[in-house]
Amino acid sequence: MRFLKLKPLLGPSIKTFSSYNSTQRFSYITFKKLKHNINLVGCCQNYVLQLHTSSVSFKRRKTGEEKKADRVLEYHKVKGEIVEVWKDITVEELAKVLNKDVNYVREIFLHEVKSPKTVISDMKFLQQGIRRSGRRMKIIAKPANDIEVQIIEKDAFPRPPPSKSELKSRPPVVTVMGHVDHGKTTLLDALRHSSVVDQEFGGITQHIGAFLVVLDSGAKITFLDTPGHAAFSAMRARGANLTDIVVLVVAADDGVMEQTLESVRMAREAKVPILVAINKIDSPKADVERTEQMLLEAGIQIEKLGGEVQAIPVSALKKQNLNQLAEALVLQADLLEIGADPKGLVEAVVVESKLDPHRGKLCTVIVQRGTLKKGNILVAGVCMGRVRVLRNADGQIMNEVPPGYPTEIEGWKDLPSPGELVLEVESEKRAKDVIKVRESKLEMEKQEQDAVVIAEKQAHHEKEYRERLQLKRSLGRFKLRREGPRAPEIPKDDDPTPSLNIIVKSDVDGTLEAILNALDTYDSPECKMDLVHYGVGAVSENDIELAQTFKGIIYAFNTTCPKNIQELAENSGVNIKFHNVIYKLVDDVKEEINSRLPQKEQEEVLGEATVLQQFEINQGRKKVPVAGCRCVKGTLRKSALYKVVRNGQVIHEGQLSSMRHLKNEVDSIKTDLECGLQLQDKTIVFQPGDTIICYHKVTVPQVTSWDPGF
Ligand SMILES: Nc1nc2c(ncn2[C@@H]2O[C@H](COP(=O)(O)OP(=O)(O)OP(=O)(O)O)[C@@H](O)[C@H]2O)c(=O)[nH]1
Repeated sequence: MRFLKLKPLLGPSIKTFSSYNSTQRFSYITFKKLKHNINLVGCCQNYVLQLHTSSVSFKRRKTGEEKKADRVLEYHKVKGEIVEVWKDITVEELAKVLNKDVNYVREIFLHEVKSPKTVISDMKFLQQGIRRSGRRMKIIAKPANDIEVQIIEKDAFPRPPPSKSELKSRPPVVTVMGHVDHGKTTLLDALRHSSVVDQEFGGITQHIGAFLVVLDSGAKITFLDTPGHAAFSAMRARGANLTDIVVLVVAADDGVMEQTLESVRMAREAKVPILVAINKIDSPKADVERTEQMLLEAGIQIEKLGGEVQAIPVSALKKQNLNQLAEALVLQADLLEIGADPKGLVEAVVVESKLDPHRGKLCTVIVQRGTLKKGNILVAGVCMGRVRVLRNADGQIMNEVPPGYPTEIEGWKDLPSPGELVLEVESEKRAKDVIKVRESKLEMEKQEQDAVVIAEKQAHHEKEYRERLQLKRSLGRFKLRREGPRAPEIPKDDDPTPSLNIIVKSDVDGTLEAILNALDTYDSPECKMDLVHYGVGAVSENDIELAQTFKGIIYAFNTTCPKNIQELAENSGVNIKFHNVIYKLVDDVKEEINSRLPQKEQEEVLGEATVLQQFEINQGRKKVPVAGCRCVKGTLRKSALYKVVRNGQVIHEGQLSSMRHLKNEVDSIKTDLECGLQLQDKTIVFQPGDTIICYHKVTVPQVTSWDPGF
């Protein structure tokens, strides 16, 4: 049935019978009988008919080139060597992988990649290029480069976490947070029985301090004093989660305020348990219950109201319930089973650093692992130091500092930043090596950042330049467009004005612009010049098609044309001209224009004579004038054209009726000979001194007046 329906469409070409698989494509009609159905595959002009057991479809038949490309791809698919590549591989890296130079890589990408630093992020594009190189690709993770390997090998890193058996209990590290003026410093002051608050300018905490408080019970707690939330955030930003417990100070006379909520959010984000100190219970305005209610509303489920968070009402000023608060902290620390490994190389975190006029560069750290001693060599970021002196918050010298304890270190060569991880290394040489690789890493990162900034700037400038150029062109003679032909301007055979259509392909954008700028200066009306298409890269099939449609010439500047495209051009009668010097390309364009201009007539002087006097001779009844002349230049030919010039003005143009030398009629008169010349026009009266110019007309090729300034 299908056969009958298709027969009128396919006509008498249904001749061949065979038993090919029905999903294959054929360039001739084939059909076979499959049980009860007739299956047909075949072709109709440029379309391949595909008939499956259940459907009929037409597909555009692939061109010879496409088929050839398919075969090449198929070949490489099977035979190609596998190369390992990665996403965002650069042209330079790919050249290394392929063991070829950068130009080779540019070629396999048909010059669509520009510089060695160009990053290829389109994997399909990458695959096409690699296939063209006759290889197959395997995607792997980007391998570390030499410097990265060096960094990994030479840098210092914290040790893997200790086993549970290596852990010894340590003081918890507590951060006191809360709203402004709710009494954080006063509370810390009360806890360590010292008066920090009195030393502060205007009563506002100015810096981060860290100190150890030994409670009456003998339990130890390390406190960090934070000015607002900045330090806590800074620590976290550097990945230093020093804090084991947050004490949230809420003034009973003020309740939950903006920064209270902020503190809660931050503690939660850091997954640090909260303990609430409801402060200022001595204040006449204190309302503990209201504060508790507000805490509940803020999502803090306090124990008294059925939750798990301990909330202790205290008065920092009057030192009320401080023991209760301390015991609650110890209980919380016990629940957390806080422990650390006191052995091996020291690991610590910088809490604060400062420059002391007498003691030099100092930084407060809290030890996290190992036991810090005098003489230890430390690195922190790109700073190094040898421990000269260790002191506690009261200024007392410490011989050794175990995990969980804060200490101020003297002996740094540079000042490490808060949050920086401090690592002990084996020797000063090792410390120097670590600093060196870290500095190179920073330099690399900086270069990468700079490269991004530079690339952004370049892109910005490029965009601006293009916009300006576009504007310039839109005002100019050519309406140049980046892509595609201007369809309505296909040359018409009946248009008398000669025209030249060109396509320009160049290696890089810069050169292309230079060529286009030169062509933009074309302003001669005698021949139309149209830039049908231009672009960067090798000459492509599309260029050939455009050149064929628009009867144009392809100018390939500093770029190539694959062999198959050249063959296609030859078969299509398309002229591809290769150049690598711009003025030569322009000269070539000029020649093409000249060759299209019609030839023009030009006068060529053969000889010149001076009239000596006029004679009159009788011809029948009439008297006709004869110019008695001497040939002063060249040769006068009887059959040629003549001009009579008097006082610089041409008074007559015409032909001779007679040329005589002495009494004889002659065909020509040479220089210095005298002659009598009679014009066909007998009305012309000669005067002595008139110049008679003998000339003829010749056709000469025209030359364009276009001067692009080269
Ligand atoms: N009545 C009363 N006043 C207190 C109590 N605790 C602190 N204050 C007062 O509250 C004010 C602020 O105390 P600070 O300890 O400086 O408060 P802070 O939270 O550290 O303030 P910032 O450092 O600015 O964030 C001071 O005038 C303290 O004397 C308390 O328990 N009772």
